[in-house]
Amino acid sequence: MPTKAATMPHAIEVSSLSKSYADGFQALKSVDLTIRDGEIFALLGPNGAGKTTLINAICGIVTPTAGSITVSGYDNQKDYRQARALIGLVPQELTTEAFETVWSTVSFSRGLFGKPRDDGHLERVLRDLSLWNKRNNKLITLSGGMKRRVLIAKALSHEPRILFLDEPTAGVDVELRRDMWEVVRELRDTGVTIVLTTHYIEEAEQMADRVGVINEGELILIEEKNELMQKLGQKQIILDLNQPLSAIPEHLQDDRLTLEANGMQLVYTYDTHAERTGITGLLQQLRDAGIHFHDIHTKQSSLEEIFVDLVKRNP
Ligand SMILES: Nc1ncnc2c1ncn2[C@@H]1O[C@H](COP(=O)(O)OP(=O)(O)OP(=O)(O)O)[C@@H](O)[C@H]1O
Repeated sequence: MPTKAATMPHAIEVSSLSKSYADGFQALKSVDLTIRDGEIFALLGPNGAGKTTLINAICGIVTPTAGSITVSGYDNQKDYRQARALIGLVPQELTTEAFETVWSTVSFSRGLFGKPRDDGHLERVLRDLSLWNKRNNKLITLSGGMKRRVLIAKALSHEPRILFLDEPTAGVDVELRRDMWEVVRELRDTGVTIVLTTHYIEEAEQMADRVGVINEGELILIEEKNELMQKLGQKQIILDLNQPLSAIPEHLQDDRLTLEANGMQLVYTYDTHAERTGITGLLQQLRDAGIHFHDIHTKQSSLEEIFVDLVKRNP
């Protein structure tokens, strides 16, 4: 009997998950994580943080030392087959069967999950990934980017409800990255839950509904992307001056104010959530000091800055 909960279960429920490898290295330290149905979740972390270990544990490739994992309510050890059938995994490594054709490798993958033949589904997948006209090519004749698309096609061959992409765009060019993002968004629109790991903060920023940051085996933060950016983000006001300044006038000196672009820009950094941003006062003081500007723009700190800051604070 599946251990399915009576209420609608979450796509993934990870609880108190730890993993120590045979050499004693502890790659995951009591990780708790819920992935909601239908979301795009980005797992960010530096090299060796434990991203792949976590994904592989969920997919049943790595055996946890402690803790539990359910996939749509199915325990990924007790109900392994049901849990695994719901998952598609696009691995980090480019391992493909060099002399197989695109079509046969993808249809073989579907067969592995005991799914009946469905050429229509495979055709749709290959067309969506712009691989249809390469379907009879041997994998060895494909470019690296195309091979990566084949890995995605394989992972989608058995119509999974949850797709894991481990560093999907590592080493691919900008165009292919955009295409992949597009494919991922389209999948999400069909209700597929997506979990991706990435070093590219830009990827998380563009794609994710929620972001988790993992560092040295610990999940140090899980947050809605927008809230994360708001909560931790600082904003800057950039004033383009009419006349360059050689220095900030004495009475205007403030840690938050810097002179940049060879004296042509004044940059004021403030916390969006501070009770008083000090903007009104600053503009008044500039006017009083006879400093005029011809343009004003704002800049919000990126997820990258937030991430670097977080990892630094949790060494
Ligand atoms: N089979 C193994 N035996 C021992 N240690 C391992 C094994 N596999 C991974 N590790 C270690 O566990 C830690 C986490 O590795 P993991 O591959 O999960 O990191 P990652 O966050 O995916 O890194 P990257 O971004 O570099 O892919 C690393 O220190 C790694 O060396």
